[in-house]
Amino acid sequence: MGRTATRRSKKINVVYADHLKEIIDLRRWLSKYGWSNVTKLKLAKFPDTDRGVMSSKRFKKGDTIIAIPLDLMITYKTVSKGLTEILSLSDVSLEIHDLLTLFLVTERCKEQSLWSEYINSLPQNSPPLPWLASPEELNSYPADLQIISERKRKNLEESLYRTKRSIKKHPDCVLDEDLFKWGYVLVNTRAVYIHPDFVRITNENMNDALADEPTMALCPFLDMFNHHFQALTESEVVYREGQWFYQLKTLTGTNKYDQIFISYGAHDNIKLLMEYGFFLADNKLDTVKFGLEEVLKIAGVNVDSRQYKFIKDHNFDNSEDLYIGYEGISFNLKAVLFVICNAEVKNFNYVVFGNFPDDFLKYLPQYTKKLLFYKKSSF
Ligand SMILES: C[S@@+](CC[C@H](N)C(=O)[O-])C[C@H]1O[C@@H](n2cnc3c(N)ncnc32)[C@H](O)[C@@H]1O
Repeated sequence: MGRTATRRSKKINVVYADHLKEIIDLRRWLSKYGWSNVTKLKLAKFPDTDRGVMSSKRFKKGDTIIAIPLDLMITYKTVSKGLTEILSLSDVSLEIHDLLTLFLVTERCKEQSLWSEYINSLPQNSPPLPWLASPEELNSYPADLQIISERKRKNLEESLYRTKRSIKKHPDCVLDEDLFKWGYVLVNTRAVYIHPDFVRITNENMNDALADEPTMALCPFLDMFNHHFQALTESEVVYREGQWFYQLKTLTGTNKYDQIFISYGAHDNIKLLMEYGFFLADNKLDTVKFGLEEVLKIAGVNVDSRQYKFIKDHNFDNSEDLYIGYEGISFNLKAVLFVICNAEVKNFNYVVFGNFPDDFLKYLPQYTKKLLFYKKSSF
């Protein structure tokens, strides 16, 4: 079989990606700077997820899947050294996301960069995030997605504005808005969490005026793992044989040739779609969220000031917490439904933080159905 051979694993066709020039170069570059692929990781294109990671090795619970030398990561230390020509970090107040974006973009613009093998291995276009769509398309989204889209676009615009204002000298391409957008989105979809103490102990310039904690970092190859809500891995920074490594351990084990997933967090499908540009058909963490006004409309009731105050005082109107999930109705939604449907009850605290009455619980499946039908019909 040639380099483009496909393999049938659990009836799934995967196409290896290790023969591609950008991946050969990436692997060479990683090994030149101290990465050894002892766990036989391979990159492949999977039908459901596109490019991801697999191994010809089986992992047991607790095994290390990958360990990347810290020197190969783009951390605050890397950017604070690499950006000195174009900005003075002690004079500006940028966030770590801004700095990683600026670093990626400036390195991509250079004819020769120490990071070009890494940058060439990245998707050359942004993933299809819904909030990057045209204003006409955004107008056709459901209201909740429009609100998130607006917030995300505003964050991107503010990052670009802060960054442009801070640059004292720059190659022209750094101000290219599409390129900045590419870098910003890639940082958002690929950065890993690193404890700021590790960044501090390895960086003498930590007095710089960073506007937030340097908890984001880019990690070549480790950023090739796709997400699954059931994946359980643990990341840690370890010191071995005179070198720091960022490593991932599996807490479940994986089979040979299966795609190896990590979890990007306990995200429902809206979060996955808006942050990463995909969703999972069987996502058990998925929820259907409601706003207080929507719940009132569906229930067809008006509330008096005492009911409204109770809901507000306990933050029960936060739409992040008003949802129906695989496990049923959330506590906050249950509390809101009880309060809005029982104006005559004197002491809401007693019921909501005690026991809901049986006759209310009996009708809960009906309320749930009504809420879900309404939501479905509103699309
Ligand atoms: C950290 S990267 C993972 C590697 C990426 N697939 C690649 O080829 O570079 C995150 C991006 O991968 C894709 N992704 C991750 N998990 C996925 C999944 N379960 N299904 C589909 N796409 C996924 C999304 O485009 C996401 O923005």
